[in-house]
Amino acid sequence: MGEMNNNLIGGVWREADDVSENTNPSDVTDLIGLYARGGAQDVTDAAEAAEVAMPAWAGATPQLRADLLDRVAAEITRREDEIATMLACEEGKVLLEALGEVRRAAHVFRFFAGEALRLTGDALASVRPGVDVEVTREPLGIVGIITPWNFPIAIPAWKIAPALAYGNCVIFKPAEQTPGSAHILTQIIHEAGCPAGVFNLVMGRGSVVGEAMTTDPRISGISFTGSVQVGRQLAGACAANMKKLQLEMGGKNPVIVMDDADLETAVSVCLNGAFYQTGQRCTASSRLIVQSGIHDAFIAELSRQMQALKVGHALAEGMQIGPVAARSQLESNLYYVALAAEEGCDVLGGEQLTRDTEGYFQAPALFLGASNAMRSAREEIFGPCASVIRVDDFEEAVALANDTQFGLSSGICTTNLRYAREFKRRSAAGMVMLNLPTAGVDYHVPFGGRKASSFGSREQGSYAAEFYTSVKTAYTYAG
Ligand SMILES: NC(=O)C1=CN([C@@H]2O[C@H](COP(=O)(O)OP(=O)(O)OC[C@H]3O[C@@H](n4cnc5c(N)ncnc54)[C@H](OP(=O)(O)O)[C@@H]3O)[C@@H](O)[C@H]2O)C=CC1
Ligand SMILES: O=C(O)CCC(=O)C(=O)O
Repeated sequence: MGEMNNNLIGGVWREADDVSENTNPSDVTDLIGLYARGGAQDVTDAAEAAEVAMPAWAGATPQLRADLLDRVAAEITRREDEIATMLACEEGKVLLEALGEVRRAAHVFRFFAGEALRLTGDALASVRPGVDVEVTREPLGIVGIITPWNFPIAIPAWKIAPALAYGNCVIFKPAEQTPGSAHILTQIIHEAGCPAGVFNLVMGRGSVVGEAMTTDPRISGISFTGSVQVGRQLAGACAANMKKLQLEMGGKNPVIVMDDADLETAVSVCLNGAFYQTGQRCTASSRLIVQSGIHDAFIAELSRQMQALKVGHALAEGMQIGPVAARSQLESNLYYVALAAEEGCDVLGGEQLTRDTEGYFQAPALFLGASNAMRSAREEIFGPCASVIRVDDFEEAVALANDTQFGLSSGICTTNLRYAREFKRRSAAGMVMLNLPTAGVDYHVPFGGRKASSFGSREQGSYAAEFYTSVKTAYTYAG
């Protein structure tokens, strides 16, 4: 067990009066460590330190920022096994998935090292004679970054890296459930030579630290990933305090399987999208909308492969699905499994599993014979569960795919170019996948959705500049 009872504020590690326990969902008797539970004063102090650091960092050359991000990327890569092990232990994703996530975080830092050098502006002719117009992007200011437990290093990376690349100072509040990866990332950024006050870690309760972030006048914007409920609260608070806001929240992502789909591709797309990472992805495929002609063959093969998935301790050799990340999440998943049965589905799997260790293990589940009107098919579960909805044709499939409060990602499995093209145009989602899983996105292109899934500008890729910079229009009259 480790003692990580400290936050990083103004370049100094500060012990907190209170701690939270970081436990392993694969084995609840394994206490990974005790982590700092900071409070509102820590946010105030971090904002004060960031305010002091801000002018120099905003004025630093892009080379200096790029070099810092490069060093962070290199160190993440050097420590990838250690970080992946921490991530697998505290979040519960299997080691290979954890390693993939750590590598993604390193790629993100490397990508934004380059972006620091590529930030562009516009020069335009004025409508008035003798006047030049320039449009430039300046740092937004001090940003609050609030992240969830399901991608404890990749999501922080894709918020922190652009924030630093574009000259902002950061106050980072990771999920209490997964402080270990956040603490290591903070060490790495600090030890890579990030100036004091530019990057601050404030671990603590979401309600306390989040509230302090939304009310501190020095913080210009908040980037959040998590539940719709907390996202809505933040939207109200940020509007009241005139703060820029970027939200990434839930999904109920559909995959349409057309009769003409390649069966093997469709099964592998849905197996991955619905069940990998224990279904704990906002991009998970939770509604499988299957055309009648392929329905039975598709379900037979998907069920066979689903039931063969190896569920167990995240560090055990050959495991494909780790535990659910927390007891409360497992209880919620089991509630939805029971609800789907009550609503008339034929439920396959979904039961709690026992293994050698005391963890939150659950069998992946299919809710067969679902309708899109059922609560189990409309509400985000965030577990290894997918509703299967049978349809007659493409039109019905597209209508159901779009009939949701969410709009993050969507997919279609088809060999018909016309269906693929039509779906790409008509899907009411921010990301559309053709013969690919709805989850598992690239790190260099925009990420985000529509409706209740997202709010504000896109994350990742060069589109991240939209949130982390503020546009300035300068007029010059040279006489
Ligand atoms: N889009 C996504 O990727 C994710 C979606 N979810 C959805 O949310 C459900 C619940 O998960 P949960 O972890 O509780 O998600 P939350 O939205 O509660 O947590 C996400 C982050 O927000 C923080 N937070 C909590 N309350 C506040 C607040 N009032 N103000 C500011 N920040 C706050 C949390 O801190 P703390 O950890 O201290 O509570 C955490 O850092 C899941 O079942 C899933 O449906 C969850 C995670 C990721
Ligand atoms: O699917 C992905 O690659 C990213 C998913 C994600 O960001 C999330 O679940 O929060």
